[in-house]
Amino acid sequence: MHNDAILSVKNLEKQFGPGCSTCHNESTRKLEKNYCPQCGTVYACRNISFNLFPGEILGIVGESGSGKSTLMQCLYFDEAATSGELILNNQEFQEENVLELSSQQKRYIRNYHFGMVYQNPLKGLKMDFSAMGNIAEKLIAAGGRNVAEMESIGKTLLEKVHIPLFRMKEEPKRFSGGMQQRVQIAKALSNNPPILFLDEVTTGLDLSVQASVLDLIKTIQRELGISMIVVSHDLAVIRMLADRTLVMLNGEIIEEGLTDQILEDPQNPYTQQLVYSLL
Ligand SMILES: Nc1ncnc2c1ncn2[C@@H]1O[C@H](COP(=O)(O)OP(=O)(O)OP(=O)(O)O)[C@@H](O)[C@H]1O
Repeated sequence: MHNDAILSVKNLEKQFGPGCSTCHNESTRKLEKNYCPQCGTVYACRNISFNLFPGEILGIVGESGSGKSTLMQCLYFDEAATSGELILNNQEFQEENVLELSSQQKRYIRNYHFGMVYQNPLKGLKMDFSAMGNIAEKLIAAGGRNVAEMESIGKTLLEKVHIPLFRMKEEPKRFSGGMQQRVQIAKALSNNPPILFLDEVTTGLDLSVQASVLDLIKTIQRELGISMIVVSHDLAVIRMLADRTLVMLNGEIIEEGLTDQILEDPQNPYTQQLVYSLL
């Protein structure tokens, strides 16, 4: 692990399907696309390695199917990685590969160290709980027991994400898409995580709502100094948020660097295409 990194990923692989003699004998690196033409096994993440540093926003950009969401789901333990390492710079876990921990220990990491905002609010929110109830759920999972204290934290967070407090007892299914994403962000922040994952959080929202959610994310990052990994197919979103960017194609990282550098001087032909499409 890089000494200064808060999270390190080494050689992470995720395949869907058992593989066959063709793709087992051939290195999956040599596959032109991310699947084996013989048996159809999908190699969604191939040899992924990177570091996340304290207080930075790391962007992951790539076209649909390039493996971004699968990568994030492996990091948040929604999917089991096929192989590879995830190391957290945390005294509790030392240099342990947390991908190999028990499901109970992984739940503990999710509850205390990670926050996640999904593209689909249905995945991140309980639509039958109130906005406040959703935050309480996460706080209780992270050991919260004092109701007055949880309510006070909930109010502060809902105010931070601009949900009017007179609506805090309402169920998010009655909220607009932008409001639902803001409640998800409040919920994801409630356990004070050092690391926040955001997966396509503005996709499907109106442009003006997108802008306000992106602005909110940026403000929260500045105020709380937490590290974030932001996945998007949209380079404009990455340009607005990310300090550093990884570009994925067919399950592999094909380019990485400071976002400004990638935007000004893209090296890979695919990245060049992405950047030029912004002009
Ligand atoms: N449960 C699954 N079973 C089989 N293949 C899957 C599964 N989940 C994802 N894949 C495949 O893995 C590859 C990467 O998908 P992934 O959703 O990670 O891409 P993405 O870059 O996030 O794209 P999108 O933004 O459209 O979701 C795709 O080829 C996809 O079909």
